[in-house]
Amino acid sequence: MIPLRVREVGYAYEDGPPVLTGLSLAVPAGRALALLGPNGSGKTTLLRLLTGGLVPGSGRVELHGTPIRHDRKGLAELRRVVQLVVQDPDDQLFSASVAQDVSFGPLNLGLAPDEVRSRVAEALAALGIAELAERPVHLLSFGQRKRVAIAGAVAMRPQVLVLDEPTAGLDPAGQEALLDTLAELRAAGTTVVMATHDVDLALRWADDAAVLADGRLHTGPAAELLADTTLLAAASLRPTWAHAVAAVLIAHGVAPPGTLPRTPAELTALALPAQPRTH
Ligand SMILES: Nc1ncnc2c1ncn2[C@@H]1O[C@H](COP(=O)(O)OP(=O)(O)OP(=O)(O)O)[C@@H](O)[C@H]1O
Repeated sequence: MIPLRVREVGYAYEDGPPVLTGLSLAVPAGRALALLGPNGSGKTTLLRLLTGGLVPGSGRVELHGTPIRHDRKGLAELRRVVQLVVQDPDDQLFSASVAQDVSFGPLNLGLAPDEVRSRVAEALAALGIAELAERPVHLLSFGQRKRVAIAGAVAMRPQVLVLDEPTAGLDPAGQEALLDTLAELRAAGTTVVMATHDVDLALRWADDAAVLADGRLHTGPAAELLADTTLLAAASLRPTWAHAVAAVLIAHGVAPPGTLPRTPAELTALALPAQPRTH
């Protein structure tokens, strides 16, 4: 099933040149999709089109096979299914306290107060910020505000969670906690789309990748697409260190050709193949 799909979408901001032209992308259910591309290539624009914040100039965006409507009712329906976490948390947070902010969406769904409370507690715990519940949002650090913004989307229990550079500004522990949270959401069936500049992260995390380069969207399995050094260069992205090391191991006959490690553990297994037991 394809919950979200863009078909031949084109977009230009007012008085500006076309940002996206004739792009198509399917977001299959339950998958993790990483969207990569250079600054200004249109990642945020594409995510805003996918989530109803922008109306395509041409083409269409479909939710469960039906073109999305950009009127109030259509967007309310879309928001029940699809949640966007924007790049800058300050564009998303506006309540006085953390708990108030995270409860805003579930309250808008008309859920009972007990249900709202349990969703908020669950989302805050998932993001590792339960202790911040009563803190004023404006006194939090950037990384903390970023986690609050993500918790707000998680509390909506969307089928599709769309994140615009969610790890930017998070410390390494925060990034790991976020990846753990996303893994739990995916295990529960949530589809996750993430824009990122971090090829290592995308390779480790994503099933599928979409790379904006030279005005085109290249799509495919993350492990294959992100091993394409020509494409990465066209998208101003650095090849992953794991692939660089794998290339050396392959060149020296240590690893078989075509080996694409995705994690440090997989790379270690290539470099140090299991030795036969001697006793
Ligand atoms: N509100 C806007 N009005 C006019 N032009 C805009 C607006 N938002 C973005 N643009 C332009 O559209 C193009 C694509 O921007 P977008 O933010 O989608 O790129 P991006 O790939 O997300 O970039 P980054 O990696 O820097 O976040 C850029 O040239 C940008 O200047």
